[in-house]
Amino acid sequence: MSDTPGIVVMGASGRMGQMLVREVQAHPAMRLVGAVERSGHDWVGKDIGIAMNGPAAGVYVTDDPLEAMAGAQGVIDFTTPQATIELSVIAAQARAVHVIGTTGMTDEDLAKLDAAARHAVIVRAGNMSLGVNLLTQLTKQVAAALDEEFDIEIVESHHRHKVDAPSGTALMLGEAAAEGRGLDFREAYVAARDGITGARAPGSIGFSAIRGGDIIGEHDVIFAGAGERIVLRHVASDRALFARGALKAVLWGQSQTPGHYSMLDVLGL
Ligand SMILES: NC(=O)c1ccc[n+]([C@@H]2O[C@H](COP(=O)([O-])OP(=O)(O)OC[C@H]3O[C@@H](n4cnc5c(N)ncnc54)[C@H](O)[C@@H]3O)[C@@H](O)[C@H]2O)c1
Ligand SMILES: O=C(O)C1=N[C@H](C(=O)O)CCC1
Repeated sequence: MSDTPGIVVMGASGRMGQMLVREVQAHPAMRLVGAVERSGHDWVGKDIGIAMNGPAAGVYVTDDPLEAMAGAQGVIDFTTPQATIELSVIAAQARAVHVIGTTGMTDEDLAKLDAAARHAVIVRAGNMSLGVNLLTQLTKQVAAALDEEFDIEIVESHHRHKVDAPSGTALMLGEAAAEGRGLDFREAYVAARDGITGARAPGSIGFSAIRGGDIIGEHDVIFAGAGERIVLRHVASDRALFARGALKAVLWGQSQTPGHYSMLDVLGL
């Protein structure tokens, strides 16, 4: 048996799934051992390489995550909240590192992940890129340095297929801003203004979402004061960015004790 960890890609036909399959296959320190899709998907039963219009990979897409996880040391999962919660139980039973990029999780979902993380390593982040994780730290610092005269607004833009809003990244940035300013994030959160909203509530953090075309992911954190404005911006121009962060996380997780970690832990930020 090889020393390199065997990795399963969940949601293998998706925008992120295909990117992850390519990156895992190209990585010298891991092996692709499984590819999972939802039941009824027409890739189930096919060789993942052929399904992606490339050479055969010798890995057949399955709709059974339990079968795919046999002999795997890690699973990378960018799918849906429901699929991620179901997989977390299986990954914990297999003691495999579960790297989660899925966004749109509820508090109830997160509590279930906490339960799974008592038995296995989970690394979860709404954005796996180095740039965004660094931006969360900068956002916290700027929010702490400026007083309430500077209103905080977060504007995010994504492709037309995205199903959740605000984005996971926007929420990470908002939480960092709230922490920096000593605010309760839930109380500060304001989304989707429409109609006669009244004047802006002091101490609030506003979120706006744009959806269109093939935008991969853009985020502005705006600190708007009187006569001046600071804008912290991240622009993603390649999804490989997120996949590479996930690969880093699954390797990092191999040497950790069970727990629910973030990319800040992986990157040491
Ligand atoms: N954290 C990050 O850095 C980051 C980056 C990009 C996307 N995302 C998130 O990743 C998720 C997926 O994004 P996407 O653009 O790849 O979406 P997508 O719709 O292209 O892919 C999701 C895939 O999951 C599959 N799937 C659904 N249920 C499944 C199940 N039960 N078992 C196996 N597969 C299942 C779907 O069939 C689909 O192929 C979203 O939540 C998105 O916000 C996170
Ligand atoms: O394409 C998506 O969907 C993305 N989702 C993440 C988010 O919700 O922030 C990261 C950026 C791309």
